[in-house]
Amino acid sequence: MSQWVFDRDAIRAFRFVRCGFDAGSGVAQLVYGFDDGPELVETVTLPGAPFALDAAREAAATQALRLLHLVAGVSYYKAAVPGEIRIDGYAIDAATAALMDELYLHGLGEFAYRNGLDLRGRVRFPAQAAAAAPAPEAGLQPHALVAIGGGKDSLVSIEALRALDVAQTVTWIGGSQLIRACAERTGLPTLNIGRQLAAELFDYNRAGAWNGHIPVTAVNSAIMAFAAVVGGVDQVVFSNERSASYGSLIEGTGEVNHQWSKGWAFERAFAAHLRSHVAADLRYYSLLRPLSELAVARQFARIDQYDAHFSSCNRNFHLLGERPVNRWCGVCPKCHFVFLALAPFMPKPRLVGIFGRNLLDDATQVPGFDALLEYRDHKPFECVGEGRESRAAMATLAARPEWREDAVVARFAREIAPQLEAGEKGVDALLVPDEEHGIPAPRWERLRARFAD
Ligand SMILES: CC(=O)N[C@H]1[C@@H](OP(=O)(O)OP(=O)(O)OC[C@H]2O[C@@H](n3ccc(=O)[nH]c3=O)[C@H](O)[C@@H]2O)O[C@H](CO)[C@@H](O)[C@@H]1O[C@H](C)C(=O)N[C@@H](C)C(=O)N[C@@H](CCC(=O)O)C(=O)O
Ligand SMILES: Nc1ncnc2c1ncn2[C@@H]1O[C@H](COP(=O)(O)OP(=O)(O)OP(=O)(O)O)[C@@H](O)[C@H]1O
Repeated sequence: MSQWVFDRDAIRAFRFVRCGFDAGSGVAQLVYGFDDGPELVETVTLPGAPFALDAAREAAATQALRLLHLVAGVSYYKAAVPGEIRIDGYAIDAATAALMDELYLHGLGEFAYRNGLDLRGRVRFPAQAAAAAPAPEAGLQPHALVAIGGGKDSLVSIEALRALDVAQTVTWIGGSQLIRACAERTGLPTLNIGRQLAAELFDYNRAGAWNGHIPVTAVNSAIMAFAAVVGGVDQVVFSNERSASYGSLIEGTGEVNHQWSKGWAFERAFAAHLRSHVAADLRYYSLLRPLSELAVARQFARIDQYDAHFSSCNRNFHLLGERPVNRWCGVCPKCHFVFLALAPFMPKPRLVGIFGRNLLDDATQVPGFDALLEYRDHKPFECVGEGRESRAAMATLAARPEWREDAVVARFAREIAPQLEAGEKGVDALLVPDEEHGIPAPRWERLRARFAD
């Protein structure tokens, strides 16, 4: 066989080669390839093996694994975005193909925009099976696998579930020590799932592959759904807030959402697909969907046992490379936003103590905050709140004696606040929980009061 060389522009097809799970070792293999090139093997390792699955759970696990195979393929497909997608070992129905078309199109929205690509009409999953019969129940037991990301959001969910006496296992994917520290700090049962990308992806990146953001929350969601079925539990809980459904408005392009797979459209579609195609008794939902980022920040300010452990700065989470000293780089959009969102709800010394400095008293940071405010720039491609949330938080600080003289706040009060309507200057309206969410009704009945206050 002649030596196959990765050539992004010559590749014709992306292949879902096969997937398999060894219940004895807990290792799942997800295998992909381009044309007749080498196999790209991603592995996901579930702790707790060996697993003994009865027939119902085995069938659900096969469906969950195939769904994970399809979702996780996005990391490799993006390297060449060829016009043809082939699925070798199994066939999917039209509903599954439609879900994947949506995920790849919107989840790669930022990737496509930054690379000047148009994926509309290009992403076409082949539907070659008749509509699947509705999935039966898999005998899953009441228990929540709660995703933890090391930041404030998942900690708010974990503490809310604890207050409701919901049995939960704090679950994360990958080897982050920061997430482990937060997970251990909860004192709850933990589950750390291993994930190893195919090493060839990094070779392809060096050889000129297309590269950029992928919908990582969808990948984590599919891994957790698979783990829930194998582990025999009935809920996967994420902490994606309402604000994640809104993207950046780009002149001439429209809306591009960096966090599309954290949004409500993905949650609703993925949850329904798990029930119809994997197991009728599997629930997937975000506990924070009713809340804005500011409302989540208000909840987080009421908990202080994670102050010395958590971080929302994504620079902690690179697979390779340097991490920020003291967990907060202090210059990225997430550091800017989280500082600003917590400031109205936390005593100033506590907040400055968490970050190790006052980001709002540093004039060099004005352009970063302007982007959050959608002032002369668009909202950054990051997991940050809506522009109106940032403007309301900043206006609130501008009215507080302890903040109003800080450089960024004072400049906001001088230049931007006079252009705002009165209704844009308060946070109260943004703290009201929304009723659009997928939280099971009895749980929401008990949560509503906690989140409204
Ligand atoms: C940590 C981080 O923000 N990484 C983003 C960064 O990647 P970089 O090259 O600087 O470092 P690595 O993360 O180590 O990635 C190395 C390469 O591997 C590719 N890759 C990684 C994970 C994966 O699941 N699939 C992959 O193909 C990656 O593309 C690199 O080539 O920039 C990349 C390009 O923009 C981003 O794709 C990296 O984002 C990670 C996938 C990641 O985990 N990011 C989360 C911190 C994140 O962005 N979360 C979102 C959630 C929104 C969503 O689900 O879409 C958020 O907080 O907004
Ligand atoms: N490595 C991971 N394993 C499992 N779930 C994760 C991982 N990283 C992030 N998540 C989950 O993905 C969702 C979005 O992540 P996000 O970073 O917004 O949340 P967070 O880390 O809890 O809070 P923050 O917004 O402050 O960073 C959350 O539910 C989070 O728990």
